[in-house]
Amino acid sequence: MTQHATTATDGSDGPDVAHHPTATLSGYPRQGRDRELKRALEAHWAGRLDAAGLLDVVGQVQDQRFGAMAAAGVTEVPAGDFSLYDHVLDTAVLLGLLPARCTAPGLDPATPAGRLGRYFLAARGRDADGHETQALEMTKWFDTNYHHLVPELGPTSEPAPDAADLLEQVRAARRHGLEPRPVVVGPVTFLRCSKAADDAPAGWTPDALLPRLLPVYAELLAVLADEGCAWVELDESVLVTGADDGLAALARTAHAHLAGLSHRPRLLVAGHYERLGDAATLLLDAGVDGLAVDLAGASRAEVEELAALPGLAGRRLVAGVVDGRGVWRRDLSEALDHLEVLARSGARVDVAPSCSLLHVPVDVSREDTLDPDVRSWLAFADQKLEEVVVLARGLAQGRDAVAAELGVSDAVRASRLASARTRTPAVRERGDAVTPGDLRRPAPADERRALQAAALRLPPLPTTTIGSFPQTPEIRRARAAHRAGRLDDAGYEAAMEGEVRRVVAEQEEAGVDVLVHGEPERDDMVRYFADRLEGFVTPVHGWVQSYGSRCVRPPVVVGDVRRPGPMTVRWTRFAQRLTDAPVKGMLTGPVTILAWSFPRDDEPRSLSARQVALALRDEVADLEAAGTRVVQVDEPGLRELLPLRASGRQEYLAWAVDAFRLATGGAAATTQVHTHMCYAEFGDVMAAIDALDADVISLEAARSRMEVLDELADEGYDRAVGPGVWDIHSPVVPTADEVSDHLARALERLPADRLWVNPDCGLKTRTPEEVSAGLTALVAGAARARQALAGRDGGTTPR
Ligand code: MET
Ligand SMILES: [Zn+2]
Repeated sequence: MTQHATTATDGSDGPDVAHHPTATLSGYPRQGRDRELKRALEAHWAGRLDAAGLLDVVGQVQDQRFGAMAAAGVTEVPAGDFSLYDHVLDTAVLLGLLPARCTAPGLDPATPAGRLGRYFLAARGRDADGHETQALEMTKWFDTNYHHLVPELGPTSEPAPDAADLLEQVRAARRHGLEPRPVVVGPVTFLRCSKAADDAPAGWTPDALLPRLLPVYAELLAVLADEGCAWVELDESVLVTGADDGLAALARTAHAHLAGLSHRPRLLVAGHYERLGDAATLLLDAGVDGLAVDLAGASRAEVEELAALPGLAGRRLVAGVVDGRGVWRRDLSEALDHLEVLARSGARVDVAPSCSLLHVPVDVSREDTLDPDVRSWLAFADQKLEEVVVLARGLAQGRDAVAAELGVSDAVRASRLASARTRTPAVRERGDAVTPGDLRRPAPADERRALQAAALRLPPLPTTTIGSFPQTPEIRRARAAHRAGRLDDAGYEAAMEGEVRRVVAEQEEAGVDVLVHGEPERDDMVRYFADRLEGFVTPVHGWVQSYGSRCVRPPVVVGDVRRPGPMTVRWTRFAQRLTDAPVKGMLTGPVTILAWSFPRDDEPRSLSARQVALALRDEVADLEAAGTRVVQVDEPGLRELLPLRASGRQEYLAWAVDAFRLATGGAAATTQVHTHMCYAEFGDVMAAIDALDADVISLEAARSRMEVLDELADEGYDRAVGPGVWDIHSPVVPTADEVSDHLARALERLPADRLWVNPDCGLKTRTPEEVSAGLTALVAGAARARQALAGRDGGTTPR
């Protein structure tokens, strides 16, 4: 055991050692300032960069990351937060819990290439050498827009420690003269982020693996102690969900066990994305040495409540007073206020962002195309580090020591409050004037159905698609040339029109009933609208990791939202003029626009949702005026903003449903309103889906084999549904038989006059060849099912 390691018993150095507050963090963005890691990963996967080349880039990105932390003045830094793909997958490696199918093909974990090979097999289903297997499933990381891989566990899983990658990060931090604090997903969160492997017995849950997992964590803690780590951070964010009693019992067992070990670093247990609530007491009682808590958006009362927690005195409290996943500058005076309250509890308070900075872009100072006022209000990862450093100094040395920084922070706050960009009186007045009547369509659903049937004259089991067609290289090239000024507006529009023409002709030829224009003009279904609405900005370098090497650039809601003019009408009208079949107007819904943007922090999201909804309501009216008879308002993000704690859910669903209904409620009874959802398990939000009162809903269903229809029926949903019959996440195109099989299964659950035929989601990720084959199968499968129906009716209903 080295001299750093401790055998902590009471979690303090004793009352005689004065605590000096410092700044720290749980995680920093991983992709590099210019997404160097993304590029290197993709080159590696494509066979253009070998393992050594990839690890070189990792070294450079680590230099950047640790360099930025050091430059900000942070000395105790996370190690283990960096990841080549995902930190939950890293934890599975650390615990020796990769599925056998990823370790089997003779990949030698003692060589870098072998280690990378099995890692990417698990992450993506293929490595750089062409081995293939089924990748791990992916799902949302809490209520963030980051997605983690889902480890597969079973009663025969045999965890074993493998700390090589973690130790490499620890040593890299040391090489930069920094004090590493390993950050590892804790045992309870790891189990709850995993699923039972397919071959596990029915009813077996990963919780059952805890007894076998704890000795492995114990070994890892001993290794880290031997490595000289004074502290280790266990991320137990699952505890903020306040879920079931089983969770509390699991956490008590796990942390009492780990705290009771004699050879280990001190234990800091973190709960991010929400308050820890009762779990804080549970952890303190279990004997952990410190807590890292998320205090983003906390009121002074909440902070006082935390400070009053029995057992806090003498322990370490890493106070997440700077919002780690929002993009706004912190009001430093208020944060310091909160820190002072916490310090009076006798806890050894340090200052940090509320969660890993993985969820925010790197550096706002690069955003030289942003309005300087707006830029001065924003803080990305590097600015957040500066903030926590200032706050730690203020807490250690008193307010006078940071008077200048507090002054700047006050000025920023005042500028934002006073700015015309944040409040638009006309928008406020319109929002205030919304009445319950505005949320209701002009006629009830059954009347609308009859009117729409008469107006649209569609065959039974109508076919349609979800909106996007492949974003071909030609489309991307035209967009890039336009952006770079090499192609003028007219040239760009002509290119997009050509694409719309092609897509409409393809659908007509295939025999699709309700057409789309294909969305070639949108590279992103949210940013397209954000770019056309006042109140949003999109930082040029604002990339954040969504999963693996995939990054997104979310817009920021800066102020009140207003639509200066039509956003989509031109394209829908153009497409409609090419055909007699109805063309759907395609809009992204208010909830999804907000779910995939950085929200403002000076107003509740519900206010922005209402403003976006009013803008979309006007767009719907303009589409109708241009002759559109079918409008689709996509809400794939509806499930995503669902609060982690059950207590907040009802309020959320109420405003979310209202926003959708406000966006669509003005549509004429004859206008058919569709909505679309995908990605998620919808079980928790079925009632809300029903309450949207859309005429038709298309849902991802191909993989779940139509189970979603049962859930809808249980909710009493009685309008039309298009359960996806084509899994567009797979390159495998269904046959007409498979489509008609899906439809037969759907018809067991749904009357024929309520069933639509469509893919699971948009076609933008598929190739043109797959799309053309898929459309043909879709239409042929629908025709077959129609024939079967006609036969059935012929048998029972004499004509
Ligand atoms: C993630 S849902 C996507 C819906 C959109 N209309 C599309 O087809 O791409
Ligand atoms: Zn979708």
